[in-house]
Amino acid sequence: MSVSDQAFVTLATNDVYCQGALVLGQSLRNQRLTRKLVVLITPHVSSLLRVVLSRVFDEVIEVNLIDSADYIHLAFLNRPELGVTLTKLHCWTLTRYSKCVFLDADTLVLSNIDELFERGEFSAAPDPGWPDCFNSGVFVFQPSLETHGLLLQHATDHGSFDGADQGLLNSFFSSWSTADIHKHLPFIYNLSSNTAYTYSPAFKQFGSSAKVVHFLGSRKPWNYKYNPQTGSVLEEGSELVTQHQASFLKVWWGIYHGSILPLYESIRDEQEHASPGGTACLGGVGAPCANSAPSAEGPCANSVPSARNLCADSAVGSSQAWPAEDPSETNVGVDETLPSPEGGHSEDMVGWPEIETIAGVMGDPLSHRPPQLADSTETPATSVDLAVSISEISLKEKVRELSPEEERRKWEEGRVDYMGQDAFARIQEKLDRFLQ
Ligand SMILES: O=c1ccn([C@@H]2O[C@H](COP(=O)(O)OP(=O)(O)O[C@H]3O[C@H](CO)[C@@H](O)[C@H](O)[C@H]3O)[C@@H](O)[C@H]2O)c(=O)[nH]1
Ligand SMILES: [Mn+2]
Repeated sequence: MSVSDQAFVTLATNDVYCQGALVLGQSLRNQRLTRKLVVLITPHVSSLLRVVLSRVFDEVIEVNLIDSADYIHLAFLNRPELGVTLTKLHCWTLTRYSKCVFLDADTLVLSNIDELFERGEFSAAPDPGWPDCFNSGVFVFQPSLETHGLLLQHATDHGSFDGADQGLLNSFFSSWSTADIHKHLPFIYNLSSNTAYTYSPAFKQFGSSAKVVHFLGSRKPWNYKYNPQTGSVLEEGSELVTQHQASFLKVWWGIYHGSILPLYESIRDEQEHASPGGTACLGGVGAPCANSAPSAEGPCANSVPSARNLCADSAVGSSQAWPAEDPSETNVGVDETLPSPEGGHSEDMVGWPEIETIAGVMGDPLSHRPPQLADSTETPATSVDLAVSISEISLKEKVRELSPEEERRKWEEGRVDYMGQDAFARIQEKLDRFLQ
């Protein structure tokens, strides 16, 4: 029985987290999906990833922080690290759904979790680090513009005690730990992969009933490498990966290899088919659509306003379940005919097109909004370098450097990276160099 007014929702603000969202979405599809699948993205997500996401998710919805109301700006202007936090709060605007379950992009669903929809707002599981707080990686909520407004107001008035969404949500839903035990989700709905070992006997007793695994912390599944031949996850350095963690990482990579990589392949094939002259928007090496989007005559230009038509009827609109595949049957990366990258990979590596962002070019893929071409080239792009060989798959994050021209414009528009390159220490460094 499918319920069309309820949804699973996740968030990805860049192409790297999109990889997690894709595996999460596919893991939900693999478990008799009966609800809609929604992913919130921001303008930084590239057009290629929007296409890939639309193969797994029913809705790919762009939310734009810059378009937010002014009072949000005022409160957060000096807190760039809270950008992602704000974005998660946008899930309350999905009012076409009566109830939703939010899942972080670094979670993985191991069995059907439809029963979560029997819970009310706000239900979540305890945080392993401080069990009187909930972890905000999995929660049941009820979309409401009123609640959305109250949350933003709360953020404006009180900030967040951890500088992110979890602190904010815990202080907003502050009665969670005492008011209603039904709102305490069992830990098996948000099992942190890396803390399970701290209470091994409990993991031994209950671990096999885990329904959602959460790879919380700084090391995410996409930071590991995977050997598709042996199905093993490769550790780097001396970092200790527990046995439980390794088994969850294997499941993640099994889905990535078995179901997500073939999506890239089929999209590339469709693109090559659609434009045999070698000007394929997504299939070629380099930034997909990057050169053509700003020009009205470019091969992709007509299709930009709607991702459902992106690049010559590439069947982007299909929202059917991607069939679950047996990872062992899919042999990605041995296709020697794939285009080589413009350098960089070692010889036995088969290069994949770099996945790069063209921020602001696409509107909400479903809303047919006109493209926002104005700032299409200005925002720094996070791209993913996907290297596939016979024995190793890896994902690497890359941040495209801005040209000095772009830097200056960004600074003049007040878009300052206080934490990164515009940090005082770096400015001081530049001044010192100049004055020498
Ligand atoms: O650059 C980013 C960072 C985060 N996210 C999204 O935000 C979620 C939370 O970030 P994550 O890196 O998963 O944080 P955790 O390591 O899980 O850390 C904890 O702390 C976060 C901040 O309070 C909470 O959001 C998490 O739920 C909580 O588990 C991700 O899963 C994504 O959905 C992005 O899209 N882009
Ligand atoms: Mn998380």
